[in-house]
Amino acid sequence: MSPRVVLVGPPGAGKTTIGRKLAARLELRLVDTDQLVELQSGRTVPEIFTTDGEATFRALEERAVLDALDEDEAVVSLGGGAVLSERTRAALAGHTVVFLAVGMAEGVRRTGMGVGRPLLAGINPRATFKAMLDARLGLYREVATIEVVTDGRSPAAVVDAVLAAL
Ligand SMILES: Nc1ncnc2c1ncn2[C@@H]1O[C@H](COP(=O)(O)OP(=O)(O)OP(=O)(O)O)[C@@H](O)[C@H]1O
Ligand SMILES: O=C(O)C1=C[C@@H](O)[C@@H](O)[C@H](O)C1
Ligand SMILES: [Mg+2]
Repeated sequence: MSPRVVLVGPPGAGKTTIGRKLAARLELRLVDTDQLVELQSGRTVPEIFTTDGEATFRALEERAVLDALDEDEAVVSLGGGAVLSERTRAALAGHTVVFLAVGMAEGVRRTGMGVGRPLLAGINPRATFKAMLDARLGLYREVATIEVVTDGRSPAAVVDAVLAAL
């Protein structure tokens, strides 16, 4: 057995927001790997980035993703950069994976000034977001079995689109 659906996508795509609503509609639990990392390490994601750096966070995230993919009958939302790990991409094979896509303008708007998102907290979140999309778009598409565009759609409409695609 495995999670009913796994959500991937960049920061601001709505993995947590849509994951919560989708889980409620399907009467399943939501397992969010950012929250799992925080639970397992006893620290917040920004604290881990600040104290130990990104490599340490990615190692903790790999562990949390593998644990989340072991969960039955759950909706799983992955951290925005989880797909950077080749091990994680391999582990996603065979799962139902939804790529929640968001364009640069809307993604930057939704993530604001990057509060709570250490990688977007620099002086030019727009350029950072673009570099992130450039580096990751191919990886999201590589692991996804379904792609749902979220620009210009309310969270409720995105949930409906995901359910229709499932
Ligand atoms: N379809 C949508 N329309 C408008 N706003 C949205 C939509 N989806 C999410 N948002 C808003 O965008 C912000 C970011 O959403 P959320 O935290 O769910 O993204 P995320 O993909 O989990 O990001 P991260 O990778 O940083 O965890 C939130 O304020 C949320 O309310
Ligand atoms: O896009 C990313 O690399 C990240 C997204 C968030 O979900 C967190 O996992 C963290 O802030 C890093
Ligand atoms: Mg999230």
